[in-house]
Amino acid sequence: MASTIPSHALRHLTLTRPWFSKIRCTTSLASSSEDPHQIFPLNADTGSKTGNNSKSQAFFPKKNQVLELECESLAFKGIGVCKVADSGFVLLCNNALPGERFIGRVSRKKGSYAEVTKLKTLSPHWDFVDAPCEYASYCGGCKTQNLSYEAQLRAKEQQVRELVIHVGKFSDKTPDFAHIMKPIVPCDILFHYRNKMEFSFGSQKWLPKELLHEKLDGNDNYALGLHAPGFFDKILNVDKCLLQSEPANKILATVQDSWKDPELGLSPYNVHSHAGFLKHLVLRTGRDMSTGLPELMVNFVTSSYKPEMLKPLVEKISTIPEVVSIMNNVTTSIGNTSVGEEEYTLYGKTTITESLRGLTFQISANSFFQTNTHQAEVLYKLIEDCAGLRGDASEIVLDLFCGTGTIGLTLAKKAKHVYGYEVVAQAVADANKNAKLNGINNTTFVQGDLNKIDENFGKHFPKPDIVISDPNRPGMHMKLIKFLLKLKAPKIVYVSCNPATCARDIDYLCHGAVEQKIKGCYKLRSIQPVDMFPHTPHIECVCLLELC
Ligand SMILES: C[S@@+](CC[C@H](N)C(=O)[O-])C[C@H]1O[C@@H](n2cnc3c(N)ncnc32)[C@H](O)[C@@H]1O
Repeated sequence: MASTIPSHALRHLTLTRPWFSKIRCTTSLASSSEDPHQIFPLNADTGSKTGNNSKSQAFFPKKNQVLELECESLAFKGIGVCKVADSGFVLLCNNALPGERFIGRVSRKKGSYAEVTKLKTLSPHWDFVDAPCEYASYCGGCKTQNLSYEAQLRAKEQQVRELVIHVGKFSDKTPDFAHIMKPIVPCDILFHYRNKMEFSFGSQKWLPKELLHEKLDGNDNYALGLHAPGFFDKILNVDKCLLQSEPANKILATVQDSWKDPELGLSPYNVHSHAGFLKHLVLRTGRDMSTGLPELMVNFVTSSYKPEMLKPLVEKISTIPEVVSIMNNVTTSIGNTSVGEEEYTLYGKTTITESLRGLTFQISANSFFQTNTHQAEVLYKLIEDCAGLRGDASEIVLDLFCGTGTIGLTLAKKAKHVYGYEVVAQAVADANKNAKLNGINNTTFVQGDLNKIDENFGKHFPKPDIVISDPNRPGMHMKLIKFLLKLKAPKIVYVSCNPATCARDIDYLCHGAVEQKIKGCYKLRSIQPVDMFPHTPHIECVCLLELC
C-alpha cells in the first residue's frame, strides 16, 4: 500500500512499487488529506485512492498539491497530458513526455483542467534517447529531442487522430475512417533542416537553476540566442543550433566570438529600458542555383541605422564563403518584430535563392518561405496529388493564404489560371516576382484580408475547380467558411499548421453548425499529417474535401 510522502522528503524518494508502464490511467490519486505538501502516488492497479480500499471518489486536484504523475500523451504545443483515472480530470505539464513518471506541483487550476510544474522525474519515458543538443533541456524549441523519432511521430499522429475525432466529430467507428486518416509522413532529415533561424540579442542571460547563484555583470550578462521558455526578457545563450545549416552555425559562432568585445561598443537591446542597439540576428540558408551549394543571408535587426558599428562584424562574416548577403533591418518598434521599417544592404545581394518543385524562388530578408525546404518538397507533392489537376490547363485554382505564391505557382503549370489571396503586401509582390522569374503568366495574386471579406469577394475570379486553403494557426474565419460553403467548389485542399483549428474548420465544412447557421456540404476524403519539424511540437496536415 502506498503512502503519502511529505514534499521535504522529495529528494530522498525511493520507490518500492514496480512501474506500471502499460496502464492508461496515469495520475496518482489523492488521499482525503487536505495537506497540499503531500505527494499522492500512483495506484495503478485499481485506480482507486491510495491508502484507501474504499471505492474512489472523483479526484480534482487543488492548487499547490504535489502529485505523482505519469504522462499519457502529448497535446497541442507538445504539452504532456496526464489524466486522473476515474474522473478523467486532465493535468497538463510542459516538458513531460509520454510514459514519463514524475512529481509535479499543481501550479494553476482552470475549470476542466489544471497545469502542473514538473519538480522531479521519477522514471523516464518509454522511448528515451539522449538529446544530441546540449541546450535541449532548457531551450523551448526542441521539446521532444529526448523522445525517439518513432515515438515523436506516434505522438503527433495520435494528436491529429484525437482532434479529428473529438473536435472534427468524425467517428473512428465508421469503416472508412481508417482510409481517411493517413499515417504521418516522417521527415527523413532530422537535424539541420531549418533554412531560417532568428536569434535574439539580450542584456539578461538566462541561467539554469544550478547556476543562478553566479553573479554576472555587464557584458557577461549579455546573451545571443533563443528566448528561454516563458521569458520575454531572458535569452538562453547558444553557440550553435542543430536545426540550422552548418554554414549558419559558422556565422553564429563568428558573431558570438566578437560581438561582446568592449572595443566594438555594441550593446544588446534591452526590452525593459528600450535602450541598446542589437535586436536580432536572422540567418537564412538558400541554394546557389548554378552550383547547388548553400548560400546564406545574414540579417542584423537593429534599433537604429549605424552601419559603422556593424562594420567589424560585417568584415568578419563576409569572409565566410557561403555568405552572399548581409542585410540590416532597422526597427524602432518596442515589440519583438524583426521586420524593419527600413532595410539596408551591408554586403552582397539583397536576396538569396531556393528551388521548390522545380521552380526558383528569390527570398528577401522578410519574405515568407517554407522553413524546411526538403520537407516542403514532400508537402507540396502531397498537395499536388490531392489537387489532382487533370493537366489539360482547363481548371481554375483559388489559392487562399497564398503567401509568396509557392503552392499556386507549383500548380500553375497544370491549371488554366491560379488566383491567390494574401494579406501581406510584400508577400504578394514576391509572388508576382516569383511568377515572372519562372516564366509563369497564368497567375493573379491579390492583396486582401480574408478575415474581412464581404459579399463582393468572389466576383473577381471565376468559380474555382479547386480551392487550396493554407491559413496560419488561427485557421479560417467564419466569413470565409460561409463563403466556401456558398461557393461549392468541387474540391478543397486544406493545408494546416494547426490540427486543432483544422479539425474545427473541416467539421464546419463537412457537418455544418446550427449555432453558426451553416450546413456542411463536403465529405472528408483524407487527412494526411506531415512532420515538417522533427523534435518540435509542430504538425502540418493536408486534408482533401470533396463536394457531396
Ligand atoms: C501558413 S502561411 C502559408 C503561405 C503559403 N501558402 C506557403 O505555403 O508558403 C499563411 C499565410 O496566410 C497569410 N495570412 C494570415 N492571415 C491572413 C488573412 N487574414 N488574410 C489573408 N492572408 C492571411 C500569412 O501572411 C501567410 O502568408
